[in-house]
Amino acid sequence: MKILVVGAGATGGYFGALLARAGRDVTFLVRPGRAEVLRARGLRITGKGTEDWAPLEPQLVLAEEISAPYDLILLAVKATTLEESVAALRPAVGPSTVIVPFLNGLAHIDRLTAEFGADAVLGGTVKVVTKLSPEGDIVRMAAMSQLTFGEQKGGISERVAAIREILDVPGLDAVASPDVYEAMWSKWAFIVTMGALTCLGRGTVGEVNAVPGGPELGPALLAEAAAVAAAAGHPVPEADLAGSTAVVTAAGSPLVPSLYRDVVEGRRTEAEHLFGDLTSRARQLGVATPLLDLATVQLRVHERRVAAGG
Ligand SMILES: NC(=O)C1=CN([C@@H]2O[C@H](COP(=O)(O)OP(=O)(O)OC[C@H]3O[C@@H](n4cnc5c(N)ncnc54)[C@H](OP(=O)(O)O)[C@@H]3O)[C@@H](O)[C@H]2O)C=CC1
Ligand SMILES: CC(C)(CO)C(=O)C(=O)O
Repeated sequence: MKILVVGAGATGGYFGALLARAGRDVTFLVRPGRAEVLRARGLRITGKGTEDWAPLEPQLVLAEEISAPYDLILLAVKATTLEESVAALRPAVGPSTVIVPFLNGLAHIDRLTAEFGADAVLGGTVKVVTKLSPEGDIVRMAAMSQLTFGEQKGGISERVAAIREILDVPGLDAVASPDVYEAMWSKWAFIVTMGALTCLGRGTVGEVNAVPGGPELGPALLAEAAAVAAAAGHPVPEADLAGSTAVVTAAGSPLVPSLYRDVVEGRRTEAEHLFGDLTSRARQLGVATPLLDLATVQLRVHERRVAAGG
């Protein structure tokens, strides 16, 4: 099975490396700047549990070099470059290509479906904590390493079972889900909670929870997000709510989401994709989300400043 990983950043580089290390036929679709770094340094994964990993010489392709479709496309870009990525991967999508997106949120599923058809697009979500170092290496900061995917219409199809076999490599917990929308909504509720908690609190989860009123904020945010998910017909399972609550209330936790890192480092964020979309769905569904609305405004101010070059 020919696999194309679109984006060799924090998530694509990490999961792509796991697959390449296991001998899978993996090519990374990259832009010229990233190609240069990867050719010079190799694909290096550092951090938790990767101490003995040698740098890989990844197979790379630029958009204009794609000459034939791939069987499986793992889409690992941020929502901020979704449109450009859709255009770039068009020649890589054939009649039986399957796309598994890693993005948090949901709007990309509709966009990809509109472009490539419902049959080509699975739902997907990843649990991993990775970031890019200033040199362009991938730093793994926590032990989790899970990719959940499944048919948009639900159930476990033959092709989903076959993809799970291919993704079943050391270090990768590949989960074929019969209800991938539940998994995506659950992750979305978690990530907006994490994003709002750390961006409004201007600190790590542990820093927010160390001040009076801090420990109440995470559960209050999660309750808003979970209410939207439930109103949309995809209630977050109790076990996930308990797990997310434990993460967002953890004392001393150094965890921050990639959204927070983007804000602090002055980059564009996935604000509209994650917060704008969720709060707009909340309005349509008649769910009040005052805390998430506040975070949305704060992030929009950041976006406006970044767009203005400040
Ligand atoms: N990091 C994490 O721990 C987690 C992230 N996520 C989610 O996963 C998604 C991806 O995030 P993440 O991997 O962190 O993002 P990164 O910014 O680290 O990586 C994205 C990569 O995509 C590349 N890219 C962008 N557009 C294109 C294009 N048109 N063609 C080829 N390559 C392209 C960028 O390359 P270039 O160098 O050219 O800009 C960059 O290397 C996001 O939605 C995020 O919310 C989910 C769970 C955990
Ligand atoms: C919080 C985290 C790392 C959990 O997977 C995440 O999803 C992100 O940073 O986007």
